[in-house]
Amino acid sequence: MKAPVRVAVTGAAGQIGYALLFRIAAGDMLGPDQPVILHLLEITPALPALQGVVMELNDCAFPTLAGVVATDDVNVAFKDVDYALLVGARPRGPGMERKDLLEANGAIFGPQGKALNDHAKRDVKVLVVGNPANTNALIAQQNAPDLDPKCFTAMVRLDHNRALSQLAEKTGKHTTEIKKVTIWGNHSSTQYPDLHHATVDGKPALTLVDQAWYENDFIPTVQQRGAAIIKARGASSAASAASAAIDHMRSWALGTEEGNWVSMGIPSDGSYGIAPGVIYGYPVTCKDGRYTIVQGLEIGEFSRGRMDATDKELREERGGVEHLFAKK
Ligand SMILES: NC(=O)C1=CN([C@@H]2O[C@H](COP(=O)(O)OP(=O)(O)OC[C@H]3O[C@@H](n4cnc5c(N)ncnc54)[C@H](O)[C@@H]3O)[C@@H](O)[C@H]2O)C=CC1
Ligand SMILES: O=C([O-])CC(=O)C(=O)O
Repeated sequence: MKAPVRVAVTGAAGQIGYALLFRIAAGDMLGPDQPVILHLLEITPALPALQGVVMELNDCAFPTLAGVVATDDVNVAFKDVDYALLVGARPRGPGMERKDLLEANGAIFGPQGKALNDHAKRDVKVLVVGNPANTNALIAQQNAPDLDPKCFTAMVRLDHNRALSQLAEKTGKHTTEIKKVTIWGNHSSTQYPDLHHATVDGKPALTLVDQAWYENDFIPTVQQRGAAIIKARGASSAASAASAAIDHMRSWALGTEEGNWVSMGIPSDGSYGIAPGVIYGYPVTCKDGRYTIVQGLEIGEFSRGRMDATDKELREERGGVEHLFAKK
């Protein structure tokens, strides 16, 4: 067994929290040889419910759970953490877009960014799940001037997994036979799920499906999947969101497989003509705890327009929250 690492999870008594904590504690995120100390943050009224979750975590007697800190103090929650999963935020209801949450949720991420800045490990890996995830990640990053901006990422892995699942179903193959799918841009209905570089069982995906299905069925289904879950369940996705969060962190920490990539919302460095600074979904490979944007992909006209549209939405969201950034 390695020495334990500290993993913070905010919104720990919420529905994603309940699907997430037990899997992290069981070693699904960082491996069966990596003990974790969970740091759980909740708002004060949710502390009794959180205590119940802690009791259940202890009752699992997980070999990889080395301790639990449960608190409503953000400075305690982020003290010396190696990983931080920022889940705590209000979910949307029927008829809302995720950016409608910016007002309610944006205010959470400035103070959390500052607390990470003041207390977390200098190479902390931060994943923002709370919506609108990309712009909330930007707010947190902009309140953490002493941390590397690349520490802050947002989750588009759920969209990536949804794309794998749709394409697998259509082609009659397993998701493990699908490689090089990309989610470009925002975790919103403007995201662009791109199959131009994807392969299914070694064959180019777009030679196996027709263009009309790709354009009129696949893309809108992936873009609208969150809303479809809300309609069906009466609550937003939770177990699949938790699973995607685990996938995102595991890829980042332990690396991506040879010959494949994953999608992560990361600070744009201007690659592929995207506005520098916005937290944009890119195809990345990961090694030694670092992510690298896949370069040199050919971008046709079809993709260009969609990549620019989701970039524009992110720039507009950024324009609306700049007052929440720390003064330089
Ligand atoms: N990026 C993605 O792919 C996805 C993002 N989400 C988002 O994740 C967020 C959480 O979703 P659920 O767990 O379903 O919501 P939930 O309402 O069940 O749980 C949220 C929890 O966060 C807590 N919380 C609120 N403010 C907090 C703060 N300042 N500090 C710590 N905890 C705080 C609440 O008390 C609550 O227990 C929502 O914003 C939702 O839209 C959900 C699915 C996918
Ligand atoms: O759609 C929502 O509000 C929750 C979410 O982000 C998703 O399921 O992708």
